[in-house]
Formats: sequence, C-alpha cells, structure tokens
Amino acid sequence: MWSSRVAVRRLQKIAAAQLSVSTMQRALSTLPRVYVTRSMPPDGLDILRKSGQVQFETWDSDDPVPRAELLKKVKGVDALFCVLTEKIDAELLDAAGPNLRVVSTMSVGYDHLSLGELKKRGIRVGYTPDVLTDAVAELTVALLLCTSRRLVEATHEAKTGGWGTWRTLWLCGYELANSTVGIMGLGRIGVAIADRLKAFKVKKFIYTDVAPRPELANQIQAEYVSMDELAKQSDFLAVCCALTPDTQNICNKDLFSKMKKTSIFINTSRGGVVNQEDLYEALNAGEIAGAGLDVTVPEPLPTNHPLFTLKNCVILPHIASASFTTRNAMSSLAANNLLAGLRGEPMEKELKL
Ligand SMILES: O=C(O)C(=O)CO
Repeated sequence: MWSSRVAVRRLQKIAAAQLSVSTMQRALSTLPRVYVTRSMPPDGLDILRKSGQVQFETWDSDDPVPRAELLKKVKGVDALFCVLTEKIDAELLDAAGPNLRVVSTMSVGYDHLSLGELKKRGIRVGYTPDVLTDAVAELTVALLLCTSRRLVEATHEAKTGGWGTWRTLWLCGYELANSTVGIMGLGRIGVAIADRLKAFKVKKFIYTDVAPRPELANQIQAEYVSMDELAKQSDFLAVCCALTPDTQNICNKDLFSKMKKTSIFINTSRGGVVNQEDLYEALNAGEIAGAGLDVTVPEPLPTNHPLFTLKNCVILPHIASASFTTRNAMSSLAANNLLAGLRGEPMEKELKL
C-alpha cells in the first residue's frame, strides 16, 4: 500500500517535470531568434543569455561563417549579431526574410552594411562607437612610433646578425617632437590620437574633413586645412576617416606626390581609403618615408603582396581595437543594442539610416 503511494507520487513528479520541460521548450521556441555570426567575446553572449529575451544560435568559430551557410542560417531570424566581415546586403536580407528587425554589428565601421537596403526594409542597426576609441588611438600611436622609428627593421637586424657596432646614422628615423601631425577625418578617434601625441611635443595639429569641426578641433587646438595642405604640411599623416564612396581610394598618387619625402603615413581606418598600388610606388620610390597600416584590401593581405617586400611599410592584421577590455565592451554594447532594438526601445548606439 505504502510503496504504491510512493510510486504514484514519483510518477506524478515525473509527469510534472516533463510538463514543465515541455512548457519551457514551448516558451523558448516563441522567443525571438538571433543568429550570431562568430564566437563573440564572452560578455556580449552572457548578456544575450541572461536576458531571457531571445534564443540564439552561434557560428562557434573564430573564422567567418561561410556565405552559403550564413544565407541558410539567417532564414527567419529576428535579429543578426554580426562583425565587420559579414556583408549585409540585399541578398542576405532577402535570405533572412521579413522577420528580421535588427542588425547589430560589433564594429564602429559600417561599410559592410548596405544601409539603403536596411533602411528600405525598416531594419534597425546598432553599432559600437566610443567604446573602442582608446584602444584604437593607442594602437595608432604604437604603429606610428613603430613605423617612424623603424622598430620592425631594428628588431629584425638585432635578431639576424645585422647589429654591428654602434653607427651614427644606422636605423635613424623621424621624431614627433616639433613635428606637424595631420589627421584626415577628425572624429573621436582623431582627437584621442592627438591627445596622446601631445605628450610627444608635437608642434602643430592640422586636419581635414568635409567641413571644419570646431567643437572637436578646439579640444586639440587643431587647424582646419585643405586636403592639399594636409598632404604638404604633415610630417605624420594619420587617416581616421570612415570608408564611404567619397573616401574610397582618397589616399592615392596625387596625395602621396604632395607629401614630404620624410613623412610617415598611418592608416587605422579602412584599407579601401588607400590606393595600395600608388602607396607601393610612393614608398618604393622614396616619395614618402614610411607607412604603417592596420587595415588593407583584402584582409588578410596575401603574404606575397608587394607591400610586404618593403622595409618601410609596417603591416598589422587589423588589430586596432584588439584589447580584451575593448572587445568585451564592443560585444556587450552590440548585445545591448540588439536587445533594445528587439524590444522596440532606443538603442544605446544606433545608426541613423
Ligand atoms: O570596429 C571596427 O570598425 C573595427 O575596425 C574593429 O577594430
């Protein structure tokens, strides 16, 4: 008698548990679906997980999801959490279908997004400005010093027996003290770079943009100049502009030919703003002294690319924002943008389309 009552209670418990599992499964299956295109820094994924607001599937790899797979996986999703390597264009948006309401990119750059197509479909877009400003500015300064003081050449010489006696002009480079630093495209990152460079006793900051930006320029006492003057006066030229149809290949033969033979060119924005053939010619011919690039076209730049043959060109694999703190901040902001977008609330950082 006693054992049959225990058995009944056990059966009731099992039935209740099964019921709550299936209720939970049903509840979960009604949550908005998110596709995450990469293994993201953990803080952002924790935010999605703990929100209880979405169900998500991740392409759990450090490498990009193959396009064909991406086109399959986005079908029917409500939101997309992506990075800068995913081309979000009409083909992809068509593949996703009408449920897609939010695209959240873990990047400040948005040249991988077809904004017109997103706008046409009423899809909201989140991105991650500000949180990477310090990391990008820091890396830009590091790359500038590495290029101007020829650090890669120097360590190579030290390691491979090129280091003979102390020599008077061996591995001489160019110093920031008393120099003019030019910024192409003055935004938060340009200001942050200038702020850091002040400590190196830079004489003058100049910048160019589509129009003067006095509120930013005043913070660093930078003078607005034309593109020509920027090229002519800069001892160091840092490119900080976004890649748009207007800035595509803006750093070309014409610009390099106006620069000083002793000038250093630095690009941490997007590779597409530079005509790389023209840059190669300028560096090879000694028209400018050196270039430091964190971004190229394509990425990765093939190892047999001519730019890699030049001693006066330092190439980094797009790591300007690569600090643990910043990448986690970017993924957190992207996750919060996405969740706010799905709730129909203002995002912390939303692109105005
Ligand atoms: O966020 C971006 O746009 C980047 O390029 C990452 O550094």
